[in-house]
Amino acid sequence: MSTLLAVNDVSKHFSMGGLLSRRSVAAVQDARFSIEADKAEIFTIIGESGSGKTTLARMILGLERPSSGTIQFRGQTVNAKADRAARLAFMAAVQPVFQNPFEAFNPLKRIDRYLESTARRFLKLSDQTEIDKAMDGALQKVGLSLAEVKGRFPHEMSGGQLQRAAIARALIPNPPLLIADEPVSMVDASLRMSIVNLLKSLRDDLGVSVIYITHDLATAYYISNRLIIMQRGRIVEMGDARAVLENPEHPYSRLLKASVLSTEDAGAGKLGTDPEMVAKASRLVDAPPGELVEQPDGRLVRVY
Ligand SMILES: Nc1ncnc2c1ncn2[C@@H]1O[C@H](COP(=O)(O)OP(=O)(O)OP(=O)(O)O)[C@@H](O)[C@H]1O
Repeated sequence: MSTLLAVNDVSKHFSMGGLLSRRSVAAVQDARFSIEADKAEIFTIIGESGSGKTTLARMILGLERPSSGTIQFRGQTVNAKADRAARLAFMAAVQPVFQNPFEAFNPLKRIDRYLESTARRFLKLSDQTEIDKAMDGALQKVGLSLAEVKGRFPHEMSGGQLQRAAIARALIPNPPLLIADEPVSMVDASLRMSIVNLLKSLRDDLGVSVIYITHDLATAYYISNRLIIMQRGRIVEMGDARAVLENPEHPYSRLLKASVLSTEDAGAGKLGTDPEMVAKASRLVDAPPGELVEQPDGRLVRVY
């Protein structure tokens, strides 16, 4: 089995503050996981706000350089400074889907223009009929069509439709991997499940793997094959999504699950739960980090 993506002990530190008050923020610490090439899956990264999800995603996309460790895609190290051809090939294969589709599109630019420039850039197409065919093909995959989208501006579509169009744009180069950072959190609740189901069908019908970043345990449970739970930059638990979410073992994973059950604003990424549990999980952050240890069911849990 060949490896599509390998994240090898990756850390990212940011320097903050002025000359005299400089401090370092450990956004991601020693992240390690891999995704296989011939087994499409939805691999979910869960954690509350500030746990390092986006930083990890940006490193996988080559937008941020790890402070230590390496990320390899199809055996090649992801390198923001690679030559243009290598960078373009990588960008075609690992496509992002962002949180807010209204920010992903320029409000003054017609949506099909975005899709067209993606087709020109990554598929090297110049013939209009071929470009239209590639755009329509990608739009059909997300339940839209070129006829519906052509000539329309972002504000002329719903958030759900626009997120579909953003996913269609990402699909144009036929990528094996999508990195979807909170793709449903800005979409109306009534349309959210249709986007979640779309990600599922991309995996099942097109064989596309998705790194799904969220703080929403319910959708994570529904679509993920495997997941990792991150607490302040560290993976605290990793394994089969249902096993972990049904029976979380790390105190922070338990806290996350309990907070979802006890609050209504889990969708906002906030934790509001039993103060004792919060204190217990927070104390773990200051304790020296234990190892990730494999459990009998195959999951990894950080010793605490
Ligand atoms: N460019 C940066 N400079 C300094 N600190 C940063 C930078 N980017 C992220 N951080 C810090 O790194 C930590 C992790 O942030 P990150 O955005 O990765 O978390 P997140 O889990 O994606 O949060 P959210 O769900 O709010 O997007 C936070 O403490 C954040 O303030």
